[in-house]
This record gives sequence, C-alpha cells and structure tokens, in this order.
Amino acid sequence: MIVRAMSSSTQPIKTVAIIGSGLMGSGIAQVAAASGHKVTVVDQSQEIVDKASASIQKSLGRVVKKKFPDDSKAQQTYIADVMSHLSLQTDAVDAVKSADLVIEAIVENLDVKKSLFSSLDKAAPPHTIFASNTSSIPIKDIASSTTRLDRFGGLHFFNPVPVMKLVEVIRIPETSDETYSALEAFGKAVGKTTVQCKDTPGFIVNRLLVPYMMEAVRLVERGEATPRDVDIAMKLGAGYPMGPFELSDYVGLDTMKFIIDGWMEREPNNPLFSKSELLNKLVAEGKLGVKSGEGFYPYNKK
Ligand SMILES: C[C@H](O)CC(=O)SCCNC(=O)CCNC(=O)[C@H](O)C(C)(C)COP(=O)(O)OP(=O)(O)OC[C@H]1O[C@@H](n2cnc3c(N)ncnc32)[C@H](O)[C@@H]1OP(=O)(O)O
Ligand SMILES: NC(=O)c1ccc[n+]([C@@H]2O[C@H](COP(=O)([O-])OP(=O)(O)OC[C@H]3O[C@@H](n4cnc5c(N)ncnc54)[C@H](O)[C@@H]3O)[C@@H](O)[C@H]2O)c1
Repeated sequence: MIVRAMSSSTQPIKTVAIIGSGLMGSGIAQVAAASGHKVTVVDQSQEIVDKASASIQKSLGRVVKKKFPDDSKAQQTYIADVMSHLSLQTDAVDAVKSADLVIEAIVENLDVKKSLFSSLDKAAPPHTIFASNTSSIPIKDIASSTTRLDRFGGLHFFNPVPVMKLVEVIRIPETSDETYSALEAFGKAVGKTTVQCKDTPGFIVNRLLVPYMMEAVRLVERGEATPRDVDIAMKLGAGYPMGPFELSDYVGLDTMKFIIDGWMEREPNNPLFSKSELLNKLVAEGKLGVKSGEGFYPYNKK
C-alpha cells in the first residue's frame, strides 16, 4: 500500500526533489521512491548522480534479499518498480519546479545551503515545502535565505537511511502547523518513526552522539587507548552496533568536523564542542572515512 504525506495546502505530497545525492540524499531518495513518491535527485555532475543511482540499486539489492528471499523475479520487479519512481539530474532549479517537497542533503555548510535555497525559493511553486537534512546547523539560519519561513522545517534522517528507523522533525517558530504535519506525515509515509525537536544544536540524537564521538577522539589523543580498543570496548561493553571510530568513519570525518566547528563557533566556551587536532589532520589529508577509502581505518576503495 502506498502511504503519502500531505503538503501544506493539504494536497498529498506526491513529488519530492532531493538536492544532494551523497550518503544521505541517495538513502532518502531510495525510501521516498520505495514508498511511491515521484522523486528527482539532483547533484553537481552526471558522474556523481550515476554513482548515486548505482548505490541506490546496490542498497535495494540488500532490501530485496530480505523482502523476497529465493525469488529473484520478484526481487528484479521490485527494484525496477522503485527505480521507475526515480530520476536523477544536475539542474536543481528545474527539479523543484514541480516538487511538493524539497529535501536538501548537500554539504554541511551554511553559506552553501543558503545560496542553494535562495535560488530554489524563486523557482519552486508557492505550495512547495522546503526541508533541510542538516546535522547541526540551525534550521532558522538556513530558512532565512527564503521567503517561505512558514513552509520550512528540518527533516533529519540517519545513516544508513534504509535501515535507521528514525526521523527528527524540526520546526522553527514560523513553521506552520500544516507544514509541520506534512513533514511528520512524510516521515511516517517513508516508514520511519518521527520525533519532534526544537531548533537546537544537534537536535536530540546528534547533541548526545557527537560529543560522545568527539570525546572518544580526545581519549585517543590523550594516549589512553587505541581506536580499535575503544571501538571493541563500546561494542562489547556498551552494546553499540559500531564503536565511535567506526561510526565517525561511517558518518564522514568532514561532516563530523563541520558539525563540531559550527558548534564551537556558536559556543566557544563549551568544552563538549572543543576541536580535535587528530580529526582536523585526517580531514586535511582527505581521509574522510569510508566514502574516501580511509579515515581512522583504511577501507577498500570501490
Ligand atoms: C551525523 C548524522 O547527522 C546523524 C547520523 O546519521 S549518526 C549515525 C547513525 N547511525 C548509526 O549509529 C549506525 C550504527 N550502525 C548500525 O546500526 C549497524 O552497524 C549497520 C546497520 C550500519 C550495519 O549493521 P551490521 O549488522 O553491522 O551489518 P550488516 O549485516 O551488513 O547490516 C545489517 C542489516 O542492515 C542492512 N543494511 C545495511 N546497510 C544497508 C543499506 N545501505 N541499504 C539497505 N540495507 C542495508 C543489511 O542488509 C542487513 O540486513 P539483514 O539484517 O536483513 O541481513
Ligand atoms: N553522513 C551522515 O551520517 C549524515 C546523517 C544525517 C544528516 N547528514 C547531513 O546531510 C547532509 C549531507 O550529508 P552526506 O553525508 O550525504 O554528505 P555527502 O558528502 O555524502 O554528500 C553531499 C552531496 O551534496 C552534493 N552537493 C554539494 N553542494 C551541492 C549543490 N550546491 N547542489 C547539489 N549538490 C551538491 C555533493 O556533490 C555530494 O554528492 C549534510 O548536511 C549532513 O550534515 C549527514
């Protein structure tokens, strides 16, 4: 059964434009298409969107193995059906012209996000709702680049999107009740549990998770344990599915650095937000984690 969210004008959200086709954008596109929405995914080059298409198909391959075990025909039909709801392109302005909902999942940088939303605001129809998947930037700061504050909110998904069951729905004071309801309904329509949070640094999950991950890095910097032993300890001693170094590599060390730098700028005296030389060094060397082939650990380059 296809469950669709409602847009702020109480029309069902049928079409979704997702800007950014990296780790998060491709995952959000997958779950939105799988729940029957018409999805357009945008990134900066054809090469990047081709890579995203391949990664969505690979991820769907994992989904169908569970959904239709031992039925390769049903697996192929399902993948083809989901992919038929998806198109990938490089023109964001064109993509938002027919979108009921725009979800931004580009680099964690306020100026870049504002510049994108400012141009999309002029191109999207009046009813279109805008949402950011930012990990750490205040939604109100991003929304200030548009004229649709009442139709703006945060939709914070988790990595890997097809597996993680939560979406945080964030409202700013101007977000209308209709917009909030539509965002919440969209989260549910793509199969997630939603929680509400005010527009505070890191919302709920990252406000607790990122200081923990950064403290693990500082523990290693102080020479108290190796990353490997910290990871083993937190998995076996605290029941986490990944240790903090594995998780940092999975999230992306550039994203981690953007998050902590942004918070430190806002609250320079908060020791939970203090920077790490080790993290900065790895990012400067291009060691961004799984996506670049190396972070705290080496990975097989794909
Ligand atoms: C910073 C941001 O703002 C916020 C964030 O996102 S913070 C990060 C939040 N994410 C986490 O904390 C992730 C923690 N890690 C985990 O939960 C697990 O390690 C994991 C789900 C990533 C992988 O699980 P693990 O058991 O180690 O590996 P694996 O067996 O390959 O995968 C488990 C299941 O998920 C599925 N899966 C994993 N990745 C998938 C993907 N990208 N697409 C589809 N399915 C996937 C697998 O097929 C498998 O399904 P099965 O159990 O039916 O066989
Ligand atoms: N990585 C995570 O675990 C995670 C989890 C939740 C939220 N987020 C947030 O989601 C957003 C995306 O993170 P990600 O991990 O997917 O990053 P990523 O680096 O994997 O992907 C970002 C993509 O955005 C594209 N991009 C950059 N500027 C663009 C523009 N102007 N127009 C179109 N595309 C553009 C890049 O080419 C890249 O493909 C960030 O705001 C991040 O903080 C990340």
